[in-house]
Amino acid sequence: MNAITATGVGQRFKGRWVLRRCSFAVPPGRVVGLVGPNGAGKTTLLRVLAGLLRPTEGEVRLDGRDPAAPEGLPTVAFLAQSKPLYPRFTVDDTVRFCRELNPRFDEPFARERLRRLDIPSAQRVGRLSGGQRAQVALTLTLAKRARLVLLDEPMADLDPLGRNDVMRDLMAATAEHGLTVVLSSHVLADLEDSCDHLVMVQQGRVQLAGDVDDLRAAHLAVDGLREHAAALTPHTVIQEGGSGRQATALLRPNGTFADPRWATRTPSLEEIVLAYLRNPDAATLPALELVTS
Ligand SMILES: Nc1ncnc2c1ncn2[C@@H]1O[C@H](COP(=O)(O)OP(=O)(O)OP(=O)(O)O)[C@@H](O)[C@H]1O
Repeated sequence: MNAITATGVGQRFKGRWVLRRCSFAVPPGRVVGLVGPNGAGKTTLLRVLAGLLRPTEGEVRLDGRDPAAPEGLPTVAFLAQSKPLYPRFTVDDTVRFCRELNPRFDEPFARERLRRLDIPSAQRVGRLSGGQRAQVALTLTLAKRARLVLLDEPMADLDPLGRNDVMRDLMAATAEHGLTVVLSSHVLADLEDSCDHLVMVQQGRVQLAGDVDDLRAAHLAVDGLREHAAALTPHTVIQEGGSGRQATALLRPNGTFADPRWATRTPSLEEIVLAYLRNPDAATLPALELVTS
């Protein structure tokens, strides 16, 4: 059973559609990168998945269950972009508070992770640095031991080492506990090595969704001379670039692309995401066929 199934999800605020016809599925045990430009609808989608918003249309199922139904709640842990914590509590108070509220809370894990990150347990949360606060909030979220962890820009306040730690811990948590993680981020390089699944939202639509290896295999980066561009036309060109006579393109080949005048290679995840970001209209191309795969 899929960890997440979204079918035709739409969200309207005051008569304006912010999400529309969003459909995708995520198998369990994945680390999912949720990407898209500012205002695309990523936070709204996370809030729908968390059961905090009931979608205006369509439906979401988590492990086959409705997240907005009372029995759906324990399966989901959501960390909002604002990373809400009580500033006057010490780190230690905060851990104890979570343990009191939630019988599933994994206190040994939380204390060990905070110790490893050198976060002083006697310090008031309000006196921690922004990055330390983000790590405390993330630790508490992971310690809930939910089946699905939804993180809204968890790494925005972290330095490169902190981001690296977080990605390593998220991958370890999926491997050890079989949970599924969805994290939104604008830092594509962080996602490249750690995410095995991608959901890309643009203008409220899911433009691309699927296994990262499948998405990479479905695209081709090509380099050649502009005068040979006719060879590209049978294929779906997501983005063209280059300068002067030199041309580069990111394609979704329709069948085999085999023209010896063009050098070809498998693109990185970052190249694919950037190409789609630069070409929002690619949503209307057959890329949509990938969405429910
Ligand atoms: N409660 C709300 N009422 C009205 N409009 C809203 C509400 N929440 C979000 N929106 C609008 O929905 C759109 C998508 O917002 P959302 O926060 O989901 O985008 P995002 O992709 O997370 O953006 P960012 O990358 O900047 O965080 C925005 O235009 C925003 O103004």
